[in-house]
Amino acid sequence: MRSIEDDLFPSTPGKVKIERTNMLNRQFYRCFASTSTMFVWALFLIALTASYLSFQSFVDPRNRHFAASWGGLNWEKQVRTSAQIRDSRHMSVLVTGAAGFVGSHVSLALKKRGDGVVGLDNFNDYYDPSLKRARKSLLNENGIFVVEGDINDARLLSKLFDVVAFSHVMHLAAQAGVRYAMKNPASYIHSNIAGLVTLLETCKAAVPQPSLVWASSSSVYGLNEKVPFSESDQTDQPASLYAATKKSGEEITHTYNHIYGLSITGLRFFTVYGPWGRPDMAYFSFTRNILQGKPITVYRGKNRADLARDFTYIDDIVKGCLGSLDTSGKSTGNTSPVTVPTLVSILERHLKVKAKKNFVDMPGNGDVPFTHANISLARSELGYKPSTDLQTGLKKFVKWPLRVVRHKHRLSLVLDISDHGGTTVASPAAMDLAMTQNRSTHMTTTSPRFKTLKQFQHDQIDHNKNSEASSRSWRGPRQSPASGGRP
Ligand SMILES: O=C(O)[C@H]1O[C@H](OP(=O)(O)OP(=O)(O)OC[C@H]2O[C@@H](n3ccc(=O)[nH]c3=O)[C@H](O)[C@@H]2O)[C@H](O)[C@@H](O)[C@@H]1O
Repeated sequence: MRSIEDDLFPSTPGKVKIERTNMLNRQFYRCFASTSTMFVWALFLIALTASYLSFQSFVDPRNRHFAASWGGLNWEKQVRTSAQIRDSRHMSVLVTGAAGFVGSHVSLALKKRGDGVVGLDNFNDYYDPSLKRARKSLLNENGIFVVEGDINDARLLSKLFDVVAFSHVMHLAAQAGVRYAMKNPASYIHSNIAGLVTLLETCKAAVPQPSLVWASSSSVYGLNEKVPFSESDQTDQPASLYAATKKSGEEITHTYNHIYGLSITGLRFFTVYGPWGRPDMAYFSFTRNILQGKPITVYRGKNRADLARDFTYIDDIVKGCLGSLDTSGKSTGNTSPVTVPTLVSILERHLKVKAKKNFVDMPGNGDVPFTHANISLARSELGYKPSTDLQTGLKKFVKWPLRVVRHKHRLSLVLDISDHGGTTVASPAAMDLAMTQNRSTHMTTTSPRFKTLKQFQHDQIDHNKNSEASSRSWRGPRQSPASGGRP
């Protein structure tokens, strides 16, 4: 494998992006003539709509900033091949920002040691994309497929997780650079906040949930004066929007760990430099200008004090990233209590049916207000590591009839347990499939042998009211004697 350190890094001048018009700051003047007033109001409405759409473009994860081409059998094959691991001891990693400076180095290092790697990058033009294309070629030569797409594209992310059950995500895609935030603040919200949340939502829903390692920044220490900076220091005084978005990312990832049990490790990188680096960074642009005999601008602080950075060489950062992936805990899922209304809303989402909720005071019948297990002893003594979160578990529960049928009857996708005295129950998804598969047969939603869970629940309520044995009651699948027979 060719080492990227062996390659010369190309000289690629940075680009300056055109500043976005801030529609919200537009002013309009009051007009007294009636037609003119209407005209001005119409203009105002158009401006308001445009402002809204412009705002949505960085908060709405479904909005794409560019047309990406992905999908298809050949594309899926490339993704799968790239994700192949050398043997079962290795991990399959989705690397976001793979065509970036740190992303390309980390991808190559992972691949070299036998891990499966799939890259994702939007190839934006914050700096010359030809450098990113050159890095991509290098990755391709080393068997790494880089998908061209944005972390805000929820459909693409979910497709990637459908094709490959990634065990890890190395999240390095971001809008980098401290000073550029003055020129293009929206790009920081788009990538570092909206994109991060879209990625976390995908990881949360994935089965199994991957462990995530991501790049925060030394800039979160902001105006901190205590040196050296350490993890326990305060980070509530960011000095730039970039720093503020990275700090927000730290808070956002905390909540995804807390609520959904996602294993997340944030790394605060300190001014990373090296071959294949970013042309917008000082060491790079200084080198270029010095070679071209051009002057360089060296900033100074208060009282002409020299500025200083704890510069970190790329190889050390790569070691840190790989070490973090290797030692990252497994996503544990349900380590936090979930409120009962949340349980209901998850069920509603999976069943695609709205529950009729009656909220009443808790009866004094022995119920307790909450439970929350401390599983640390079970973890250390038994190696117990629950890995299914409630979202995933309920999804599996709701799809249960469909799975059983797949196992028993390959051609029919609906569970038929009528020969055990029960009534067939099908989840809405199973019903859709049953209708598709059996369009020309007698099977329809009105057939008495096929019910959705919703219909089944209604029947159960009626059945319980009558409190008598009913031939329509559902007994569930056959149980082994050891498990106690009927549920
Ligand atoms: O540590 C980090 O987290 C951050 O490190 C760098 O940010 P920065 O340290 O500002 O790196 P440079 O842009 O290369 O600047 C290095 C130093 O050179 C100075 N500089 C920069 C540009 C210039 O023309 N002149 C100049 O003196 C800067 O003020 C700074 O003190 C990266 O650009 C960020 O993306 C990263 O997140």
